[in-house]
Amino acid sequence: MTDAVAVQIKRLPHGHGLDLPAYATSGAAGMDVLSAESVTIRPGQRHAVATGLAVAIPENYEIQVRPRSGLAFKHGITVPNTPGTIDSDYRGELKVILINHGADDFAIARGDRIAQLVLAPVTQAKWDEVEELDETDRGEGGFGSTGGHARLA
Ligand SMILES: O=c1ccn([C@H]2C[C@H](O)[C@@H](COP(=O)(O)OP(=O)(O)OP(=O)(O)O)O2)c(=O)[nH]1
Ligand SMILES: [Mg+2]
Repeated sequence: MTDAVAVQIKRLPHGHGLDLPAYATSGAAGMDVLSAESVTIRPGQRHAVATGLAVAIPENYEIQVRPRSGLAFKHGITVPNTPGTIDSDYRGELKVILINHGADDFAIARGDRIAQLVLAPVTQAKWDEVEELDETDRGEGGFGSTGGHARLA
């Protein structure tokens, strides 16, 4: 791992007493983030789960909010906007939108690890508007133009 990037984090009143998001193993890409509330998400429902945290991400970085595969596989709990985008200029509460695609109610307790946060570099683009784009082998082909899901010969 290269040197870690410092990210300011602030516990909101309802975030006190909870562990900060943390990497579960030394090589983990994401920090598991905890719920600051107890809530039950019914099948088909969504909820923006409070984390009790606010952050100030350095410019040229974002935090991506990604699902945990165990929750997705075992319970059908995922992040509908994955990867959620936390902008570097956002100072509000970090929330994790979860949706229950499973058949059963899903109960979240305060302190449960509900998602993971990945710090990622961001490069902003600036448009270079032109009349004609360069030609390529692919051209306008897309959306399966190179073949279906079968293996290439
Ligand atoms: O899963 C998420 C996604 C977003 N946010 C916060 C941080 C982010 O910086 C802000 C705006 O997110 P986004 O740009 O995805 O939402 P929008 O619908 O475009 O809202 P806005 O008009 O506020 O940008 O909301 C979260 O807390 N959790
Ligand atoms: Mg936005």
